[in-house]
Amino acid sequence: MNGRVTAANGRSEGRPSRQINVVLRSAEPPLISSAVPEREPSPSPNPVSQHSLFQEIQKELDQLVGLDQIKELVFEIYALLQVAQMRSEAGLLSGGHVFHMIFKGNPGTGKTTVARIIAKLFQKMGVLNKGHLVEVERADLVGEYIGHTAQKTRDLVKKALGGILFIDEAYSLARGGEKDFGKEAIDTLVKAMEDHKNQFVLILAGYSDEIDYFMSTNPGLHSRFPIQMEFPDYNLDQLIQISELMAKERDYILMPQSLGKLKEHLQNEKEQRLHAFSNARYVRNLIEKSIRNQSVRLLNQYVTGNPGKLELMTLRPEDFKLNGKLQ
Ligand SMILES: Nc1ncnc2c1ncn2[C@@H]1O[C@H](COP(=O)(O)OP(=O)(O)OP(=O)(O)O)[C@@H](O)[C@H]1O
Repeated sequence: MNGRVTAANGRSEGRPSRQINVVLRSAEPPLISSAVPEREPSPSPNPVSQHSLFQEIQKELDQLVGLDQIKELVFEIYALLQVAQMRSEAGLLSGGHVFHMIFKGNPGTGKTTVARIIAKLFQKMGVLNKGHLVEVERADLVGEYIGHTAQKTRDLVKKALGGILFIDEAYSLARGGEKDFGKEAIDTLVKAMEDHKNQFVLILAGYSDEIDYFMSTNPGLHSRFPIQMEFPDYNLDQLIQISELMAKERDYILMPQSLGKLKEHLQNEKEQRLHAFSNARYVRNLIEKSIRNQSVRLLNQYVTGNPGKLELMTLRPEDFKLNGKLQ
């Protein structure tokens, strides 16, 4: 992966929004940053920009099926930042919050997607000045000789300054024990969290039990990650909703018979793969495969002339014939 840097997700359609009844204020001043004295008054508020800011974040959250607790937690962070600003304006202490997080969940449950939304929230609220996401895994951090790991890790932290460093399968850093270079990466990260306080947010992500094991083997780490989010597996109905959403985003529709076929297929895969079932990512791959199948079917079917608009949009049950394994 080598430290992929991605911008926040900017999809535009969504289901109805939850009503937020708080006073909305300016996005400009950094709220919780070591660079700003905690009692310094903020510039005058600009309710309009702040209002549209949260609407934008909320729109992105609303596009995600399920994840109710995660959505509540994101709102909690937003509320904290808003009130911190009001407190700062009232001359009260408002800083000192730690935002490093643990994301627990199986593959494809929305961890990276939510991390991007949070990065955007932090950027808009002035906590992080760039709001980008640097997504890494063990191989990006761990080197091949003494000192190499520390250098690689420091470089990635540097790249993440002003944004979020997202470490997928974080527990793999502890897999080789004391002698493994993974330990060097952990120590370097802990040091970076002190050296660059408030300049980046670290998110450790992975399977729930493995993250728990990882934290238990590093007792000093626990208190450094006060925010924990659990990403549950999607149930069958949610996977179907996600399928419809993904098809719609691509200008396709699913016939009722296609939905039936999809449901049956997803149920089997979920039962067979258990923890290895990659939830919404599996659905995305499935929809994309069916779109390829539909293209082949249409080309074979319409040797002369073109299919009509509805035909071009429709994914039929036969398009869900899957030869070969999807991930
Ligand atoms: N609740 C959801 N509603 C709609 N789409 C979703 C939802 N959750 C995830 N997706 C989509 O599924 C795909 C995979 O999601 P994402 O990469 O965020 O999962 P992840 O938990 O980070 O996976 P991994 O741990 O394997 O990296 C993305 O295309 C994302 O947009």
